[in-house]
Amino acid sequence: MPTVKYQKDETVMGRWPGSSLYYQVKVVGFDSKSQLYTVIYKDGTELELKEQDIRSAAGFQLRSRSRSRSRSPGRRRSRSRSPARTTRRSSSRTAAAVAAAIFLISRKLETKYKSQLLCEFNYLYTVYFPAFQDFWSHDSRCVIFVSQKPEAKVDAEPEKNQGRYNLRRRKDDGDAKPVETKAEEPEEKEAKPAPAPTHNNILQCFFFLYIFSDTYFWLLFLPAWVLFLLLQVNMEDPSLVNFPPPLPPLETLWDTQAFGIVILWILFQALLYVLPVGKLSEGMPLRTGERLKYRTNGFFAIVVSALVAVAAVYQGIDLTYIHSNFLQLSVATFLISVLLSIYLYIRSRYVSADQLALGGNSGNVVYDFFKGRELNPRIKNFDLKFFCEMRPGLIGWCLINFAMALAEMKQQGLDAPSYAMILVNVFQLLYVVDGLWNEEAILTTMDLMHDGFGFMLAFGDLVWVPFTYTLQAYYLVSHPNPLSPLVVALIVTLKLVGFYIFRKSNSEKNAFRRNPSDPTLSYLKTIPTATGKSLLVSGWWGVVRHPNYLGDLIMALAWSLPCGFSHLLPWYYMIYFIILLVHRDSRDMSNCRRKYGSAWDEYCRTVRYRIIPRVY
Ligand SMILES: NC(=O)C1=CN([C@@H]2O[C@H](COP(=O)(O)OP(=O)(O)OC[C@H]3O[C@@H](n4cnc5c(N)ncnc54)[C@H](OP(=O)(O)O)[C@@H]3O)[C@@H](O)[C@H]2O)C=CC1
Ligand SMILES: CC(C)CCC[C@@H](C)[C@H]1CC=C2C3=C(CC[C@@]21C)[C@@]1(C)CC[C@H](O)C(C)(C)[C@@H]1CC3
Repeated sequence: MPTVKYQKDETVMGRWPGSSLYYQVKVVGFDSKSQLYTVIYKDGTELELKEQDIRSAAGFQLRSRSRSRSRSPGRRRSRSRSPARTTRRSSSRTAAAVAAAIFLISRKLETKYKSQLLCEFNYLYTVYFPAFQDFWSHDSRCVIFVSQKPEAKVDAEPEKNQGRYNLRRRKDDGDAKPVETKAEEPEEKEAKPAPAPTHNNILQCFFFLYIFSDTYFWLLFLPAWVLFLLLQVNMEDPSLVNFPPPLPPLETLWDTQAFGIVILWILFQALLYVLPVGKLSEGMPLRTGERLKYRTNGFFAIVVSALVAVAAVYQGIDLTYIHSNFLQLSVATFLISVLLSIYLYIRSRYVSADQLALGGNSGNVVYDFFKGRELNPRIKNFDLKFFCEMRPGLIGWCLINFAMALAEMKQQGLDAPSYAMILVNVFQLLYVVDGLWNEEAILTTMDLMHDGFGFMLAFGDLVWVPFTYTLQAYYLVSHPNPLSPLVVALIVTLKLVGFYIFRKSNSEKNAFRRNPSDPTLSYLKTIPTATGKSLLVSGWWGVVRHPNYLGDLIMALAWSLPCGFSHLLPWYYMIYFIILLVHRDSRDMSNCRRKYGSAWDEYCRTVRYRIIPRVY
């Protein structure tokens, strides 16, 4: 390409569709007819951009440095007219912006804007964050991105973001059809003055800062919260107002035997995982086009674990040890999750860029440690993320529930567990066994496909799941709740309805993602997208945008009901789960909108509700 401005293989900054954000891209071609450059982003997305939407990478950084040195008002004025200037402001205004933001936020919170604030927060976190990370790794000063309206408003005005770019399918996406290209909008004039920072921009800046400082909060809060719950569940009358709950002496929290037991449990699960039993399943294609293989023998692992647990009971091993040493076991597991996260962080420093997840590579050590940098950390074929998510914690959850049933019998002098305990045990066992039976389906979930493996997931998988998801069973040990057969029947029906929705919708999406031309799915309507993948728009995924969450929530309700209404604690899972799923839904919405652009907007217009039909 001798006569064009940007050369093939040159690294430049390319504007992201529908925003004023620039990312590093590589030029892969130029079409002299359409005068469009084909560029490829770091995540493998290919786009066609106009020359105006490309900047030279060197110029981009140079301008940023020279701007920060200058104090002359005249120069400041002229710089504000430069097109690159429209993307960010220097750090000199940050303090004022933050002060203003704090003021505005406190004012906003008292007014009708609460939901807008939440939208913006979520939007920033999921959509702008990668851009901020890019900037963060080049320049440690704080910036304000002067941007277009938050995407939260795209729902109402989707056309605004359409048509400016000619989105093309990725090379590795088979022979799916490219999407339609819409008529081009007139381009912004280069000399147009940069817009002044708006209300939203200032809020955005504040939230960038907030999110970073937030990580420290979450790092401390999550373990403290688990401790709080475990101390509560031991109390006769658990309540949020028992704050702070009586703390046991610090030295009693550490128990070497408990630590040894947790290590043995993890090694036992690791052994079952590496045994050459069961299927080798392929994961979804990575950015490089590669597909990793996973040993999906989870069902085998839980069956063997159950046999070992029953054999242990018959051998006279007292599993109620788990109940009486719950705190010590959780502290030991927490320590292991921290050690694992440190290991994960260190090893992630040595892997290549294409092995990193998109969201955990900010350059901020604490944030990256928390969120996780590496997408699929592996020791040879041993996939650490997959293993931790599907084995020690998940199977441990069932083992703990079983131990709680034994503890209930012991404590209350029963010959058999109570109905409530049986329901909780059977329901949750069914959930876990189903997850392990359909283990392959986990390969199409967000955690496996997009999230890095860091403290959040390591702690979530190893500590959060086994030690907080078992609270209902733990609660029932010392808080009996007799149930009539009619109530049992109603709760069982509810669970089955939830399970049906959950399983059917997850299987439908999994089958479709694995083989879009599966003849058994040919009756489903789909929307093609620019990436070559299509979106289901009928069947379960045509009812709401996350039917699987709906089923999961109904099941969560059925898990809490057996514990009655005397305390809030057994309802904790239900409350946490609503928050988790609503947050995951918004995170997924933003990711999908970024991935699929106008096709996603069309999907959202067709399928209007997110989780609960006609409600939310
Ligand atoms: N018990 C627990 O603690 C938790 C349980 N869960 C459960 O785990 C399961 C997985 O959840 P999660 O990973 O959050 O989300 P999903 O399994 O719903 O995965 C979301 C992805 O599905 C794809 N997708 C979305 N809409 C469509 C559509 N219309 N057609 C085709 N594909 C679509 C998109 O990925 P792409 O297009 O890239 O394929 C999207 O990113 C759920 O059942 C959830 O309830 C989740 C979290 C915690
Ligand atoms: C510590 C944080 C506040 C929250 C951490 C979240 C994690 C505990 C969850 C994220 C996604 C999960 C899934 C399951 C367990 C909980 C975590 C790890 C899952 C394995 C449970 C069993 C299901 O059948 C499933 C669909 C396989 C689930 C997948 C997602």
